[in-house]
Amino acid sequence: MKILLNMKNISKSFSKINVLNNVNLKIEEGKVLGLLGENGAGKSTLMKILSGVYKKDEGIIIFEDKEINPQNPKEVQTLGISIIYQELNLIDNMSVAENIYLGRWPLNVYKKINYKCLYENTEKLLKENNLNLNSKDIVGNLSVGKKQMVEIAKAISFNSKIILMDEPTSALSNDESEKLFNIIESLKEKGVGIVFISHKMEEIYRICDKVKVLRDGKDMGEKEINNVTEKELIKMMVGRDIEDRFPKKNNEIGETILEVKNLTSKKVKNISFNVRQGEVFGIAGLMGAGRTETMRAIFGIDKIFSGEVYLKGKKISIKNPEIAIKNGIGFVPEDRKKEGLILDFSVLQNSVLAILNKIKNIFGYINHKEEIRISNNIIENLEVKTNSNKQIIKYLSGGNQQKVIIGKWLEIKPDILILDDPTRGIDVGTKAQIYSLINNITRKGKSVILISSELPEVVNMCDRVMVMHEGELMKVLNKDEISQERIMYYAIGKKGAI
Ligand SMILES: Nc1ncnc2c1ncn2[C@@H]1O[C@H](COP(=O)(O)OP(=O)(O)OP(=O)(O)O)[C@@H](O)[C@H]1O
Repeated sequence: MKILLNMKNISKSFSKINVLNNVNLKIEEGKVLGLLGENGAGKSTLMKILSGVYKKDEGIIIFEDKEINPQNPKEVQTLGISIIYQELNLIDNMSVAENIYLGRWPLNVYKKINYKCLYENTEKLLKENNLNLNSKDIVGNLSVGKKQMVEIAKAISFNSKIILMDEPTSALSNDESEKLFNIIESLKEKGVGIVFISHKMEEIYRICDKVKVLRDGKDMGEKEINNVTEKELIKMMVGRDIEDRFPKKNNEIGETILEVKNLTSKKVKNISFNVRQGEVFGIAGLMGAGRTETMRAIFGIDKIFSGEVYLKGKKISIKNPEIAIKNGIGFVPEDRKKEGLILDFSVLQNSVLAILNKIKNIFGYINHKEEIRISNNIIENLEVKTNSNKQIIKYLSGGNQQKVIIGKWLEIKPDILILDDPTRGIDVGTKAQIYSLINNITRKGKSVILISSELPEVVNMCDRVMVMHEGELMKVLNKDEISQERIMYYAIGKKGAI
C-alpha cells in the first residue's frame, strides 16, 4: 500500500517539558489510521505539528517522497493536508459556500464575489461527494454534524490527500456519527489517507484500518485493527490492564428524592419522572431531544412555564442555579469549556470556582490551604496530567481540562449530581475512574442524573433510563428493560412496547 506521509522520530517540548519523544507515524493511501492515547498523551500536538500550528524540535516529515517542513496551516493546506478540529473553525454568519471557499471566492470583473459561480461550484462539489448540505444555508443555523460536513467539504475542495480528524464525533449524535463514517468510507475509496483521533473504542473498531498508540508522548507502536483486542489496546494506552470498563456497582436504592411533575419549558413538554436516593438515573435521546433542557429547567437556568418540582417531598421553586446549589443539586454542564472554565486561570483557581463561598473564612478571605487541598485532590482522584496546580489551564490537553471541571463539581458533594455527557473527550482509563466515582456517590445514598449519548455507558451505568424525543418523554425503562435497541427505538420517536 502506498505511503502518503511519513513522520519519523518527531520530538517536541514546551518550556523544557517533553510532550513527544521520537514518535513515528505513517499515513497510507485510502486507509484510516486511529490515533489513540490517554488524555495528554500528545495526539493533538502531533497533529498540530503536521498541520503547521506547532514546529517540531526534532525529526523529519516526508510527504509524497519529499521532505516538508510545515511552517503554517495555510501552507500545509495548499499541499493537500487538512485538519478538522473539534472546535470547528467556521464563520457563523456566512453561507456554506462562502465558508467552503473562504478567501478563495470566484470574483467578477468588479472584483466582487461572483455568487452565481460560487454557488454552482459548491453545489457540484457537494453533489459529487454525497454531502447533504445546501450551499446557501447560513452556517450558524446548522447542527454540529452539518457544520462538520462543511469542514469536510472544505478539506475536499483543497483536493486534500490527507485529512486529520481530531475527535470528530465528540459532539455528534450516533446518527450523525454514522453519516460521518459513510463520508469517511467514500473518502477512502478516493484514496484519501485519514487520521482519526477518538476515545470511543466502539468507533475505533468500526472505522479504522490500523491504530497507532501514544503513551506519555512515547510511541507504543502500530497495530492492524483486526489483529488486536480492545483489552490489548487499552493496555498499550494505559500501561496496565483495566479489569472492567464499567466497574461493578453495589448501590442500594432508597426513597424518592426528586419528583418532577408535568414540567414544561420553552424546549420540553409535560415531563414527569422521579429520582431515588442512591440511584443512577439516565437520560437518553438523540441530539435536540431535550435532555439538557430538562435539566437546565430543573437547575434554574431556563424558565419553567408550568409544572412542579418536589425535593424530599417538599415543593420547591428553583429560580436560579444558586438556589439549586443551596438545595444540594450540582450540575456539570455539557459545554464545559464555555460554561465551566476560566482559561487564563490556573488549575488551582479553576478547581474551587464552584465553591468559593464554602472555602472563605469569616473575614471573607479564601482559605489557601483548603484551595490547595481541593485542587490536589482533583488532580489525584481524576489523574489530571499537569505539571502542578499552578499551571494555567489553557495549556492542559482538552481531556485534562474536562477532568478539572468534573472534579470541581464533585467537590460540592451535592445530594443530586447532574452529569451532562461527563465522559465526552475522556480517555478509557479515566472513564472507568469517573464511573467508580459515580458508584462511590450512589453508594453513599446520593443520586446521579446521567445524561449520555454513549449507549454502552447508559446501559452499563444506569438503574433506570428516561428516553426523550423532540422535547417529550417517550419511556422510562427499568433496569431489566434497559438495552441499546430499546433506547434507540424510543429515541427515534416510536411508541408502544418493543
Ligand atoms: N501550548 C502548550 N503549552 C504548554 N504545554 C502544552 C501546550 N500544548 C499542549 N501542551 C501539553 O502537551 C501535552 C500533550 O497534550 P495534547 O493536547 O497533545 O494531548 P492529547 O493526547 O491530544 O490529549 P486529549 O485526549 O486530552 O485531547 C499535555 O500535557 C499538554 O499539557
